[in-house]
Amino acid sequence: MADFRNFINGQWIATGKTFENRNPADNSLVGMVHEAGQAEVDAAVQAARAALQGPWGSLKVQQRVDLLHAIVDGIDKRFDEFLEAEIKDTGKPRRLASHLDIPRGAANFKIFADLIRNVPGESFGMDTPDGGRALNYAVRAPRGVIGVICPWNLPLLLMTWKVGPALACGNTVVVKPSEDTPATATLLGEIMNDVGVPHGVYNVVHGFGPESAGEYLTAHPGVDGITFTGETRTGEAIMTAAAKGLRPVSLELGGKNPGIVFADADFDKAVAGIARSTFENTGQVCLGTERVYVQRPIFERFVAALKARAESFRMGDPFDDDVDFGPLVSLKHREKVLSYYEKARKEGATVVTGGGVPGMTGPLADGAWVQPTIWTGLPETSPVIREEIFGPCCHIQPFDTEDEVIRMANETPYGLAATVWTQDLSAAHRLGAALNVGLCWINSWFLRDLRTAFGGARQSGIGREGGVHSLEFYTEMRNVCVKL
Ligand SMILES: O=C(O)C(=O)/C=C/C=C/O
Repeated sequence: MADFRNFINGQWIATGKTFENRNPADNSLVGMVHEAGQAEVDAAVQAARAALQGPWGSLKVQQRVDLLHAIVDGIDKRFDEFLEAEIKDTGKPRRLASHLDIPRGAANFKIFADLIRNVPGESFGMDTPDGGRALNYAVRAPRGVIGVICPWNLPLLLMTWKVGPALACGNTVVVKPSEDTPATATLLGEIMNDVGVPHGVYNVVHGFGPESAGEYLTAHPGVDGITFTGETRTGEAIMTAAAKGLRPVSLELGGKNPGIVFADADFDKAVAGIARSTFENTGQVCLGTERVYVQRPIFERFVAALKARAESFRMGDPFDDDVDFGPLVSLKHREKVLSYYEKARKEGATVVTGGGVPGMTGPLADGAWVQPTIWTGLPETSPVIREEIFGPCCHIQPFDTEDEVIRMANETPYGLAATVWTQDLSAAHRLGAALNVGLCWINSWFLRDLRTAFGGARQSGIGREGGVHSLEFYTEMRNVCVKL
């Protein structure tokens, strides 16, 4: 039975209040999680503040780089433990977690270790009114104590996507993992101690949002900036809390991402690409597709091909390498997804495939399983097409012209990601310019160069992270002007 404690100032802190952590594949009890209260969150923030003023705050860049590389090595050495922890927490198939979640969990430290070693500074020489010269140069200082609130869909990946740059830039962090997925953030605390990251640099407090660790952390006056990935409504609440004391936020929020397939697309690649962007991680990827638009000449053929893909997935024990489709993260999330399956049925959608719960046997019968689902026939105004479901489902809508599909794709308050399939180079670039999103993939999806700007437009987020863009949130920039 696992015992997920808070990690504060390098110590494991139990509290008298615990909650269950269950494996979504079979609803078995994995362990108990110690909920952090106001006192534990305050202790974590104080520890993070003290670490800034301790040895961590005076480390040379190369020493920080060396520690980040040691963290990478630490994760790699305990790869199997991170893998097992992530699979038990999320139910995602081993074949996915072993190629995506854990490798990226380590890579997110490496990319920013490389960045702070090589990033150029900024300086400007100027003529001055007295006929002399002055030199301006920029100095980047750590922002301070960063509150990190991370989601349950890619727990290690999305947590280290924030902790990596935060530490690289000399900050300290207090991490609040999702209550559904406490394991890998907790395990990372062991790595931090093992490699010698000073106590208080990395802290983990477990709990929920309102009236729990999440709220206490975002409201804490000792937190200098808050980074969050999750639902837009929660992002609004965090931004409201951050306004007090004028703390900056970095938000990667919800989406209702379009997948657009033109008649001239490479058909098989488009089917494979949309199948991946719709169903990978059981549809629980913020960048995933839930609205598919297919040009009319290939509409029927595409629907049939995607149906065949959806019906080819192999569900089962996520630890089985043959399995390529896992459960949702929890029974609670399954209720949300099934409520949209019901909405679609009530609205008279054509259910091309799925629409319910698969007949799992043995212990898996108690897991949070749903069928991969495809609909057609709904109006664009349907909640199924307007609201984020965050499950393995999509609606396919035919379109005729480029202007029509751009209008439909942009008709959403969100603006996170899009995937476009066409072999017309000019059309591809026109779509890249016309789609109001932060991330547009052409003939691909979720290809990630960690140096690029990553983030959402409109209600999908604020700010960009990745490469030099992460410096904007994780450092304060100061201009020094020296009269020569
Ligand atoms: O690939 C990334 O860096 C990233 O942030 C992925 C986000 C996926 C959200 O569900």
